[in-house]
Amino acid sequence: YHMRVHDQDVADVLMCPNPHDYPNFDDFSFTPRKILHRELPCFVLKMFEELNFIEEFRIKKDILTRFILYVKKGYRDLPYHNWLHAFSVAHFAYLCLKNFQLVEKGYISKLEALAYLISCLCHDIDHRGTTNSFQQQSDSVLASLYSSEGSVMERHHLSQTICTLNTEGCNFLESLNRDDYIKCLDLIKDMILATDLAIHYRIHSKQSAMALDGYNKNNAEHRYFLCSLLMTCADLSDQTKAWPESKKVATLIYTEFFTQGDMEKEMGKEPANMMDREKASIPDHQLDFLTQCCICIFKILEMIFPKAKVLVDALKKNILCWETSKMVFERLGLEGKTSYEVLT
Ligand SMILES: Cc1nc2ccc(C(=O)NCC(C)C)cc2n2c(-c3cc(OC(C)(C)C)ccc3Cl)nnc12
Ligand SMILES: [Mg+2]
Ligand SMILES: [Zn+2]
Repeated sequence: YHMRVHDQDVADVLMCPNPHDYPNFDDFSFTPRKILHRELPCFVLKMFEELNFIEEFRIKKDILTRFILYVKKGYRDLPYHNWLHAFSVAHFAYLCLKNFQLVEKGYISKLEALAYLISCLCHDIDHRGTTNSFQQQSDSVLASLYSSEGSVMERHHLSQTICTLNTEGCNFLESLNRDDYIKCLDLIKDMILATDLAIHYRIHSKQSAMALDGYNKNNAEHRYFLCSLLMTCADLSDQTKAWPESKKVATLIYTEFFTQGDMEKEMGKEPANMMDREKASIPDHQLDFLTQCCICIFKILEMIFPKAKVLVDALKKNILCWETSKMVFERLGLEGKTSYEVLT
């Protein structure tokens, strides 16, 4: 496995000349997609330092840096499921750890916090811009590997994460004691698999019940539900940012969906409406997704962490914007434009 990351690349990140200063880096309103791309690796390092993980787990910065650079290389150049998505998801995890004081207030352990940040960074490694069902349909190698257990893509992201950790000079977790190391990998597995929409639908009602009963940190199931909720919130965090941001991200997601639809047509399959650039109504589908899926997840978060109200409010604002843009779409649509043309 040739060293695709050179020692000089690691040194460049470690010496990262004082990275651009973003005064609201710790706020939920901050949009991580605005950070200078070449500075992203040193901001990942900064988050590990800010959260005191380097000290707490005696992490060697050069090994962590090489791991970060390999993870970055592990992401493909796709419209949405790329390194910038991974970074923005990890940044949201950082915001939750800081703003909700997840460890300080005893909601989760330090080890769970470390696993949370790592899982967010790695949760979509080597994504191909296609869904789990497309893996089955196209009879992909990943489907043959994982379809018997389900969560095909997520099992691949997990496998890539473990392989990266086992790459020469990348295992920054080797400084953990044996029990913590095994526990950390176990947590990373649960957290990355939790980003499968199917798993989310399966546990959603139990997460809701947990929030209504009141979170109990001594209940192992509650901790699993909270970590899963924190993963899905991070994965959807673009939708809690200002309208221009969340609208732009939706466009990127549909670019991937429509490319998959085109491939399905070439395979002689009928794509789902949402994947068909001729049939999809983006505002309608986005409204469904935000009102049926997103807002419910963030409302559960708010029940546990009242400070998450700002996130629910931002989501509600974006839903309103989709309602408004729907009327614009309808008017322009009458002039024969597809919803994609109107949106971009
Ligand atoms: C703005 C926005 N619109 C979306 C509209 C539809 C879908 C979708 O997958 N529909 C189902 C079909 C394809 C079988 C996902 C959307 N989506 C996600 C997202 C969330 C994911 O999973 C968790 C985090 C567990 C919810 C997993 C993957 C993705 Cl791309 N992130 N942002 C979005
Ligand atoms: Mg994913
Ligand atoms: Zn993701």
